[in-house]
Amino acid sequence: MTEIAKALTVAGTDPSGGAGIHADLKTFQEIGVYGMSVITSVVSQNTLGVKSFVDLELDFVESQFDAVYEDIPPDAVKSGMLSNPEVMALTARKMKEAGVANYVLDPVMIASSGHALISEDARVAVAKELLPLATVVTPNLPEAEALTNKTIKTVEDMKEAGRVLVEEYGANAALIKGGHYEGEADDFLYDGDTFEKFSAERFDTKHTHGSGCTYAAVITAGLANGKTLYDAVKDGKAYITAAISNPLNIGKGQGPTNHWGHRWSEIHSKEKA
Ligand SMILES: Nc1ncnc2c1ncn2[C@@H]1O[C@H](COP(=O)(O)OP(=O)(O)OP(=O)(O)O)[C@@H](O)[C@H]1O
Ligand SMILES: Cc1ncc(CO)c(N)n1
Repeated sequence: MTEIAKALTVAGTDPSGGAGIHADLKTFQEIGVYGMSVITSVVSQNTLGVKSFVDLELDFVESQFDAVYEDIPPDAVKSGMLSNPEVMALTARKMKEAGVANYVLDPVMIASSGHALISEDARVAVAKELLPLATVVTPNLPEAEALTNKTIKTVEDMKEAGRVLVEEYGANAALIKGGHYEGEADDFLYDGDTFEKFSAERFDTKHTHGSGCTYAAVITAGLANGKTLYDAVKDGKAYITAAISNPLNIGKGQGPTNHWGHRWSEIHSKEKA
């Protein structure tokens, strides 16, 4: 019998389906990995922005972790929206208790629409509690700036942020994403030893809602499947590039990425046949 890899996402929701838990589960499914979720916050949002959110009680978040772990231990875990220091500390404790081997930390701070998804004091908590546990941390440029307290203007600055996150804060590796940079969409992975660049052409599109969640989720699914970090990021970059370059044109604002963009031409050639 085929052994199916399992992945868990610890994150907030998006009723409009493009980011957070929803993006993660769609992505796990696309990769053929069994997806599970622990919901931290219920968010009222869509492609136009975030209206409000409610953080679930800590005991209830913990109960969800226990429900997953006592039954179906995951091969890899991803965390996204952890809106306050308490839920970060809880997540760190549950990771340690479970001895999670593959942990992708997406340090979500601000939605693509510009709305803050975590409190100010939670930033420091990310650094202290979660970074030393991370197989890889995946900040975009504003998140990398907030975590390192440094301004990022050049590729050298991006690399320096990667160095700080690994060498000073203790992450195993850092993937600094260039979605918010100008020019090509280049991301830099630093594993404490070498820098690897993952490049893609920048597409002229506003449909990138949930791109960071989706990218981190596909990397998590790759690790759950036993890939090396390098291969998980390489395949993840191809997946997110296909998701951005085949837009669904859904929503009145910044629309979702296309979670099945990687097989879009196959779907459409079947429609024509
Ligand atoms: N217009 C674009 N064309 C091609 N690739 C892009 C574009 N925008 C972002 N990317 C890529 O998408 C991935 C996600 O990066 P990004 O920096 O946008 O994440 P993010 O800001 O955390 O996303 P979000 O907050 O919208 O979920 C990266 O690989 C980045 O290079
Ligand atoms: C729940 C959630 N997590 C992350 C993001 C960032 O894209 C978002 N918009 N919503």
